[in-house]
This record gives sequence, C-alpha cells and structure tokens, in this order.
Amino acid sequence: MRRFVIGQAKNLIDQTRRQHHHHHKNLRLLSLLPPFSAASDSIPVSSSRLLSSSSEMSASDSSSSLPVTLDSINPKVLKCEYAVRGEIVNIAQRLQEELKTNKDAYPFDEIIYCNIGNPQSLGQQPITFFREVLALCSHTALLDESATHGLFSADSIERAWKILDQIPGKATGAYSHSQGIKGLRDAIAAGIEARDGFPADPNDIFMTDGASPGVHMMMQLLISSEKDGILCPIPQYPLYSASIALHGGSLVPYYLDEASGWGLEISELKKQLEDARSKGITVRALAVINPGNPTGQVLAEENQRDIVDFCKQEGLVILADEVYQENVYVPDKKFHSFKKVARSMGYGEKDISLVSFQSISKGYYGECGKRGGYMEVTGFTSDVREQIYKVASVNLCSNISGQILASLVMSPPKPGDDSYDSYIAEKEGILSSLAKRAKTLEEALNKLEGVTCNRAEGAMYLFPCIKLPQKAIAAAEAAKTVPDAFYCKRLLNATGIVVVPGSGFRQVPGTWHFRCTILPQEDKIPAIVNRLTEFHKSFMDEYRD
Ligand SMILES: Cc1ncc(COP(=O)(O)O)c(C=O)c1O
Repeated sequence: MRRFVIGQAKNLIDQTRRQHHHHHKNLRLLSLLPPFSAASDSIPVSSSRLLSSSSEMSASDSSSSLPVTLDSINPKVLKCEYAVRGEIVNIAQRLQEELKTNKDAYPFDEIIYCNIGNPQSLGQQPITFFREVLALCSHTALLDESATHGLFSADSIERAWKILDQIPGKATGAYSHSQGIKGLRDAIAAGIEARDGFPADPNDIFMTDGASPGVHMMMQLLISSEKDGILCPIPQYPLYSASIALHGGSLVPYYLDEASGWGLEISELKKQLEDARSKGITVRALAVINPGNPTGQVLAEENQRDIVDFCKQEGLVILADEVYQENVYVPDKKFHSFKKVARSMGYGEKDISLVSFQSISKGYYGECGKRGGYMEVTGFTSDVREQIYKVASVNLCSNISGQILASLVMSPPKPGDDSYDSYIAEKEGILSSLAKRAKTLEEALNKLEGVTCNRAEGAMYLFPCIKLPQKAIAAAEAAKTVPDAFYCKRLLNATGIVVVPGSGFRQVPGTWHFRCTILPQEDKIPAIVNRLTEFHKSFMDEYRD
C-alpha cells in the first residue's frame, strides 16, 4: 500500500515537473492539498468584521470589566504601525470575502495582492532541490531509495544525509543550539566566504526565524530609551520604524534622494546625525537596506565605502539589511555585502561593528512562510556577544526547517551536481521573469499622467511618485484619509489591486507614492497594467485641477 501511494505520488510529481509551467496541471496537484487562501495568514486582530467568533466583543463594549484596555496596554505597542498589512489589506480581505458570495459585487473577479513581498502566494514555485532536501530531512523514511524509486535527485539525498549527520540523533524535531545547528552555520559561513572572498566564522552566525527577529534582537540590544536613535532610510521598510517604536527608541531619518534614483548622500547622513545629536539623542546605529525596500535601488560599491567610513568615524553600528542580495535585475549594478566592502577597505573585527541580515524569504527562493534567516554579527566584544547569545537563548532556537533552508540558500548545488542544471534553470527562470515584470510595470507606471517611477534595480517593488491634484488632496482630507491612502483605496475598489500607500514607509512631506510588488505572475501583468491605466485615467478625469 505504502509503495503504491509513493508510486502514485511519484507519477503525479513527475507529471507536475514535466508541466512545471502549466498552470492548470499544477492546480490539479494543489487541489490535493488543504484549501489555501492567500490572505488567511494575515487577518489582523483589529479587523473585527472578518472574525465571526461568537465570543468576540466589539472595541466599544462598555459593559466589559476585563482588565486590559487600550489605556492600560504598553503605549509602545499603540505607537507601532505596520502598513504592509494595514487598513487597505483589511479592506481587500473583506472584498475577497464578499466576492466569494457575490461574484458580481465589484467590477473585478479577484483581489491581486501587490502589497507584500510574498512570492509563493502569487504562484512562484519553490526551488525543487531545496524542497527535496527539506522533505528528506523531515521524513527520513524517504531516504530509502528502494521505496522512492528515483523520486529524489542524488545530490539532494547526499545533502540530506550530510545535514542529518550534523544533527544530534538526526532529530529535526528537537531544539538546536540557540545560534542554530553548528554544521548548518558552517555551510552558511562557507557560503559567505565564497560570496565575499573574505573569511566568515560560523560562531558569528545567529540563525533566526526570518530576518525580522534578528532586527528586533539588535534593536533590543541597542535601544534603552528614546534617547537612543537609529538612523533609518526614508522611505524605509516599516519593520524598522515598528521595531524602533516597540523598543522605545528614536528613529533618526535620512532621506534617500528620489531624483538621483534613491541615492544615499553622506551629507544627508551627517546633517541628520548632527541634528539628532543636538536634540540629545545618542545615535547608535545606521540601518541600510541594500537592495532597497520599498525603493529598489542597489548601492554602488563606492557609496558603500563612504557609508562604512562614515560609520567608522561616527562610531555607529552598521545594520545591513541584505535580504534582497539575490534580487538584482540590471546589468550595471551588482550586490556587494557591507562586510566585503568593509574588509576590502582593510577594516577588521576591531574597527567596525557590523550586523548583516539575510533571509530565505526573498531572492529566487521566496520561502517566507518557512521562516528562516540569519544575522552575521561581527565587530562586537566577547562580553557583548554573550549578551546577544543570552537573548537568542531566551527564544531557545529558530525553527529547524528554516535553518536547513538557510543553509541551502547559502550553499546551493554546484556545477556537476545532479540537480545543478535544473536548479540553475529554475533560479534563472524566476530572476529573469522578475526583471521582465519590473521593467513592464515600471514602463506602464511612467506612462501615467503625473506619475514618475524609478527603475527597480533590485528587490521586489516599484515605488512610483504620484503628483496628486489639489482636488484629490482636498477630497482625501474631506474623507479624513491621507492622500496616497485615498488613491490606493480607490484603486482597490475599482480594480481589486492591493498596493501600499507611500505614507506607510514615510516619504518627503508633500510627496505621495505607493508601493507595488513585481510579484504577480507574468500572465497577470497585462491585466494589471490595463486596470491600473484605466483607473488612473478616470481618477485624474475626476480630480484633475
Ligand atoms: C528589507 C526587508 N528586511 C527584512 C524583511 C523581513 O523578512 P523576513 O522576516 O521574512 O526575513 C523584509 C520583508 O519583506 C524586508 O523587505
């Protein structure tokens, strides 16, 4: 019976592989899985209309004598905002529910989530080799080749054995070392060395459930009060503003220059640092996102050197968010890690404190639901590192599937390996398609009246600037809405397309933007472009000054 089931699964998977890009056949395989809703993981507690539990109380239930009220909770939680899953996403989820019962309720038949960098929710396929190794490690009975009849590639089996041999008792369901399984950290360190050409130490690696917990951990370490400041790019990915707010620190903004393709000027860093210092703020670190989110720029190496020198001179920790390191789409730009840049300038452990964040969520792998990542922590004294380790150990360890995937992302198949050709084909297929989608969307956006959009050199987003007419701004004010949120809500209601208002990332006051991911599959892009273009035209017709 078991053999039969495995045989059936093999046939099905072979079939799916052959027709990897054939949407309908893939759906047949997916239909064997439990029902999945793209939005089901993200219903926020506050969207009470979506929750139907009979025990639920409305916010205004005055008869309640429960001990916790908004007045009594931690004000830092109230202060924290996270627009990527904010109000517009809540509205989108409501519309999606309505469409289920009344498909004619709106002038569109589906919601297209362009609000978040969640590639697999929009149909991106996982990398086969990574999933094979993960499956084999998770269910070791599959390592019996007589049972699986060649279902798995030779190198995935070999890699799974190698990984299992590094885990005490081959127990992937056991807690690991709080920094992550040592053998996996060895693989990551070797991957960093191969990438940078400078040594990496597995003891500097702290494996995390995605990059986010690493960022929180560093904020917790660096921020004692609102007197501690963190320099952050504006616009920024709201993990930074949210995390600084949660830990009670001060966000010290530095503005990226939209006119020069979201350039990062050292003079701006200096000006903002001095301004913060004059207000009594001790600036502890500089957060830099490269490639940028939401802005998509890839820093030039020369610029990175200046940033490193600036941090060295000013005694700032560099928090280098490098989660989009594999997402570079233009031939004239290349990713350089800050560690490589610092080491190539001759700065060692004793000269510069640097934390680099990497994640399995982005790149061509897009495994965000598996929650894996790491931070490489260099240039901290051993007593401080012990404190970082202590904080990591309070969480026991990051999840083991995420750890395995993080090691694979940093040490993928090599030429000559059984999976190499198919791995490269999958990887390049995804990255070249993302580049194409970025270009098509950028060109379409730049054709819209009053819209200018820098190219996405990297990452997964476009961040167009919209010159909103005064009439639209007045209408937004009358509706008690921020103008770019007003535009995004109207876009959602007219087209089903979900984007995030620029105000969620902060922006130069008086400018308006939205962020749109480049992640919908290629066959959806023409419809998105048409709907967006039509909507924008009618919006301008309604509000043009
Ligand atoms: C710049 C940046 N950093 C960090 C993250 C966190 O992602 P994760 O926690 O899934 O690694 C994201 C997610 O979108 C991001 O865009």
